[in-house]
Amino acid sequence: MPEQDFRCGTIAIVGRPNVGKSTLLNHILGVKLSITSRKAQTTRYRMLGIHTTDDTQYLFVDTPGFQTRHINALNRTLNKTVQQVLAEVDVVLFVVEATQFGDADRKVLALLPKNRPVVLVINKADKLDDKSKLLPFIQEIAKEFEFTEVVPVSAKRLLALDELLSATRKHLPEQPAIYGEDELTDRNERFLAAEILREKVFRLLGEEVPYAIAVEIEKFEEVGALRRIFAAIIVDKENQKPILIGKGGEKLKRISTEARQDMEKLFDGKVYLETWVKVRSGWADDEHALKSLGF
Ligand SMILES: Nc1nc2c(ncn2[C@@H]2O[C@H](COP(=O)(O)OP(=O)(O)OP(=O)(O)O)[C@@H](O)[C@H]2O)c(=O)[nH]1
Repeated sequence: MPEQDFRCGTIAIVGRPNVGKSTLLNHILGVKLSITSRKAQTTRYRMLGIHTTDDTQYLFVDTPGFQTRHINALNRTLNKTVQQVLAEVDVVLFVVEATQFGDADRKVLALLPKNRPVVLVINKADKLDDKSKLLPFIQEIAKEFEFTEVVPVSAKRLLALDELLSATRKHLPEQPAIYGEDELTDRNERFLAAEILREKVFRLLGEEVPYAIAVEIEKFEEVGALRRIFAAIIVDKENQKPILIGKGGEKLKRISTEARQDMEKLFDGKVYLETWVKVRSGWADDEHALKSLGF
């Protein structure tokens, strides 16, 4: 492959919560790095996933779901992050769910850059009972924005992901790969440990816990092949603490055990994990506190 034919560039995946952005990224990467959950807004950080083929290196920047329900400092920060990411990337993938297009999607659409190629990705195509609904649906959305391409996919069933990658590739600059072939993410293990723990809290507490939780890794040590991780789960209000801890500490224990098992798989080594819950009142409303947590 002559060097000038190689392409490498950045891609942002945007869309309202729950359209399947994380699932899409995970299945393209083939590794569970980004965090998925039924609960909206679990992806809060920018995450770079890297997919390298013979002729292309795709650098994926996963962005937080655009929040429309609650307005506070956390959500203002999230929305700012989306626009900053979009201003920087080579191509934007705007993900919607097959035949569902509403105000939440429109709010994200309003953030899309006019000077960047935007691919409309229609996810969950597997859920379409009647395929003839697809074309009018595409036409309806295309009235509101000039997309460079439209690709229907199913992130979950791995349908048409190759088509999506070729549509994306066209818009990446010709340049050699920036990262080594084996690199999956530029995020370090400390960050990934925090993401895994946060995902477990969302999964195991379901609707009981509000979206305002964060994880702080207070210590991350490597002793030979063992990783020793000390993590605080930060909640907004005192009365959320017992929900997280559970009767006799059983909830927190389960969260920690499952998080530890996932970390051991991802890091391919033994993990000792200690977790506790801290209350930091109003953290989701305080821009300074957000900065200290890495937002
Ligand atoms: N049927 C079907 N379900 C899907 C597909 N892709 C994702 N889902 C489901 O949709 C839900 C949300 O998926 P996520 O990948 O977490 O969505 P997201 O857009 O990253 O959500 P946020 O992180 O909240 O912004 C999960 O239950 C997925 O299993 C698909 O192609 N088909």
